[in-house]
Amino acid sequence: MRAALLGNPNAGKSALFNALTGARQKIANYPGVTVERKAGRIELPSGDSVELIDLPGSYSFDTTSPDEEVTRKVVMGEFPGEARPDVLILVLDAANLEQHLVFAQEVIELGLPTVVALNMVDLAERDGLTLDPAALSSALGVPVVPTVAVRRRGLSELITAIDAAEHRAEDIGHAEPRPHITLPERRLAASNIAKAGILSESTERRLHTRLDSVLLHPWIGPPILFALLFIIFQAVFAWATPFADALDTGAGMLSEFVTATLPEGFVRDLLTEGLIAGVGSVIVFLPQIVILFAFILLMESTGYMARAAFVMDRLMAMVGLSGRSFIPLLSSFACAIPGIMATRSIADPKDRLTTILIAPLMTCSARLPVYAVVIAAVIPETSVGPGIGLQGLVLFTLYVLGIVGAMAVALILRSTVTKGAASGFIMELPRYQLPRLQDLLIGLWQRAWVFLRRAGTIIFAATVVLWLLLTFPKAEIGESQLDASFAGQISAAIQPAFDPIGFNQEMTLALVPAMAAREVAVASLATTYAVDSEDDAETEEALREQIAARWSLPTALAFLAWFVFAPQCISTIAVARRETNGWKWPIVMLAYLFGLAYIFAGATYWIAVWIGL
Ligand SMILES: Nc1nc2c(ncn2[C@@H]2O[C@H](COP(=O)(O)OP(=O)(O)OP(=O)(O)O)[C@@H](O)[C@H]2O)c(=O)[nH]1
Ligand SMILES: [Mg+2]
Repeated sequence: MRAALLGNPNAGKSALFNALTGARQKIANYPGVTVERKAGRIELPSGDSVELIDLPGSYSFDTTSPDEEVTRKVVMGEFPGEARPDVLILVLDAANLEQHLVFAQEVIELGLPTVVALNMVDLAERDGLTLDPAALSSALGVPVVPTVAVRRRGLSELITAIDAAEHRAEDIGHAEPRPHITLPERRLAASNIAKAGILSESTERRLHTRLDSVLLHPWIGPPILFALLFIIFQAVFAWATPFADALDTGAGMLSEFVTATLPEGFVRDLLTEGLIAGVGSVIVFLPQIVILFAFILLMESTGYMARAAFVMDRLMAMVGLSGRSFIPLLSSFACAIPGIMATRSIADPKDRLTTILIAPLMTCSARLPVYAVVIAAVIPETSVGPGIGLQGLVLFTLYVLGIVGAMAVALILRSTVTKGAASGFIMELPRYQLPRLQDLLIGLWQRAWVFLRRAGTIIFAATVVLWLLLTFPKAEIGESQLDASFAGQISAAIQPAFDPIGFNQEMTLALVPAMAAREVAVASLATTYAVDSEDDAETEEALREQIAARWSLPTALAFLAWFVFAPQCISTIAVARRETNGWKWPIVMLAYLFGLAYIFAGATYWIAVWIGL
């Protein structure tokens, strides 16, 4: 049998799905997190097993956005290759009952066996609401089970109710077709049903209202947001440094150990120059990635992220985007792929396309290793004010450049190809919550694992291929290995295109495998320098030191500017193709991003040379 979880966005459907099936779907404290259907399995006490489906949140079956469309199709049995669910599990937010009861009426009227999970009763209690599930159940005509998904409360009762609903399934006939009910009528009904279900209500929401009046204030809100972002980028450098240094030292020691134990030759060189230098140079950025995500996860779980979207709404409106685009764009700071997928919650097709096209300009975490290694190499570790490090400031600036670039592009797109009026902001604000340590740790672990898995797969493979291309054919006496190698020949062929913007040959070479993933640029530089180094001691040096010794400041800055814009990630292009159903827009995206990267890198280089850096 099949059961589907549905309800308004941010009701806790995915949290419930995870609790019931043991899955680890992403949950976060803002609407629009789930944009696809996800299936899992639960066992009933009767021994039957149920296929449970987690669906994107929905406000209505009269849908316009692509994610709500998925929910409607699955529930109506129109989803290709999928039978209609036998039981619906309607998830309601107990603390926002009235809003959630609007869609609930549509669901219950379908006449399918339905069980209500009255979720977040803990928050309702915190807000001073006392609920009466029995009264709610008789008002709605379906069983109601109070739950707290994140604390696994009410799960067994819910399972029992699902089991019972299945058995009821057989004797439910087809519901009478209903006359069309208007939204105001539904709202009125929702209000009445909520009144029946709520026994008493006290006003303890005051603290949160006061917090909102500060954080959402048109003048105070934006500086708070920027200050917070600023602190994050300072922390990425300041806190990570000891850990990153320790990892660097570890890699150096490992390389020394391999050099001392293995006989000279192919295997030893592959290990030290390819794997330890190449892959190791990326892994040392794990602490920075973890710190960045710790902040992001904190902002997501407390409910601040949705406020940030609200604060940004005015700014976004100025460039013709809606606040709806904020969450997809924000997800793109982790990676443009989930970011582009999250645009499914944007109903307006032009709004959505614009957001897809600018998502790659948000600084994804794959750029962090590139930025961090170059900044650590060429920007001095000085402070420019009390507690403000220059390195963190430069990093912050690069992130801001990406955002400013994205806004500028959005403005241009919205007044040309994706012309149209910006739609208003319709996201509801989630409640403030204290983050749960366990969720935070799981989230961090998942992020770290994604990063390490990339290091072990794409980056590993690209590095080995590159090392082979760099090592063969062997150089004659007096000739440099880089020039003699296949890789050297390839980069020499494309070098003329990059001479005008100040790139050296190693940089040009790094751009080729970096198409697979941006971090590979770092691995590529490290491997190139390791192969190119004179002796073992130099091979073991950290990439940062090699760059510091070899690159001029204008060259290094040009490289940073390139990576702010360059679309170097095949997977992003592939996702853009899938989400826009064709090659037209991904090609537009590639062309404009490469164009911008080239222009900005060149401008940076020449301005830096001109002012004598
Ligand atoms: N306190 C409390 N928090 C909950 C409960 N259930 C879910 N949450 C939190 O509510 C937020 C939203 O949960 P999700 O499971 O992502 O919500 P969803 O319904 O899947 O949302 P969409 O995928 O956006 O439709 C998360 O921050 C959860 O940790 C609950 O019973 N009590
Ligand atoms: Mg969800």
